[in-house]
Amino acid sequence: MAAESWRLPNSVQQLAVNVQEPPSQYLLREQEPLGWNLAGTKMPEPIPTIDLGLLSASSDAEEAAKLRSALQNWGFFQVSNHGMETSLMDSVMTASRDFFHLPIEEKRKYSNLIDGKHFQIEGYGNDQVKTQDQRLDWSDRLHLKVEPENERNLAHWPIYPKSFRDDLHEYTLQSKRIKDSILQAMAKLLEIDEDCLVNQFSDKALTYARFNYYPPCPRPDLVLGIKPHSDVFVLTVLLMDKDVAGLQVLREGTWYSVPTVSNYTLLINVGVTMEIMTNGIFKGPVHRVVTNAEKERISVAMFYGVDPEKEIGPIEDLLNEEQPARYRKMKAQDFLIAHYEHFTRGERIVDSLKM
Ligand SMILES: O=C(O)CCC(=O)C(=O)O
Ligand SMILES: [Fe+2]
Repeated sequence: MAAESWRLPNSVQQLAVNVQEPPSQYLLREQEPLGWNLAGTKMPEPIPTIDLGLLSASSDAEEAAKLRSALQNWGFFQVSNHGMETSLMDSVMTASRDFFHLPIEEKRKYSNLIDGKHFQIEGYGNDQVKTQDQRLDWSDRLHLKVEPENERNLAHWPIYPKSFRDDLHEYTLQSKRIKDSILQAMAKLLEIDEDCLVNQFSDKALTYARFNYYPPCPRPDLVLGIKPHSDVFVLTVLLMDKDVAGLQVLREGTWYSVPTVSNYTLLINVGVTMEIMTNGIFKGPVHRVVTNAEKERISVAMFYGVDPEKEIGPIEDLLNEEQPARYRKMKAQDFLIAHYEHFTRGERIVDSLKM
């Protein structure tokens, strides 16, 4: 390839050790479309916490109403009583932290750059850097396909820490069960068949686990951990750092800071594929992550997508003469590729599918 000396090391963690000031590629630009103030506003109410046990077992009206209001107001909610062992959640967090604390030479074995240059979705590193003026995020990640199970590429799965693979396997099973219960509750709210959303996921449906690492950043006033985006898949199950906040959600032009939680709830958010499937009834919220001057932060996101060969579009049962389709259909695979193109430019693909 031609001279590309503008490319930075594929590890922000490594960069953070070596620089006093973040390089210009990481700094907010003059015409930042979604604002300069990274401080974030306190939420006017806590993010609703839904008791998943109650919601699933008895179609509890109060929990269902909370879910509806959370989906309408935020696109985000927390679930408690989800049945995942707290020890498993702790192990996954610890294994993630231990992985990111390994020497760079060890992490590089899982690099998302083939031969140090060709980007692939899976592996350790950060976003694909396509252009010199692309604004970069102050985070590293390990991105792994966990489902379909027979498509796992174990070459990307760390062998250290030793518990990593087993923990991730178990976490994948538990998280999937939680995601299915949530999808059933959402289908009930939509007054469609209870399994209609669950049935969108065949045995070829994709699940990615993404371990996010945000090193301390010397300029949290000028640098984002992850730029504004909506998650591309159907639903995201997020395990957040118990001690360090950073996630912010955009609502009516204001960025609200999501506080940390210490009681083992999981944060759920709607992705844009769900927005399309529900014909815009449930919206994929725009969110971003800010950095912290002193502390590192970790989060683990499970992204639930459909079979990449499947066409995504509004679910027929939700359409009628008064509610015609508002989004064009598109093959999930093409949608994913287009999403990443948009993401690097800070745009939302779903807006270009509106009819
Ligand atoms: O770190 C977080 O809290 C959120 C991460 C996120 O938005 C993502 O991985 O898509
Ligand atoms: Fe996200």
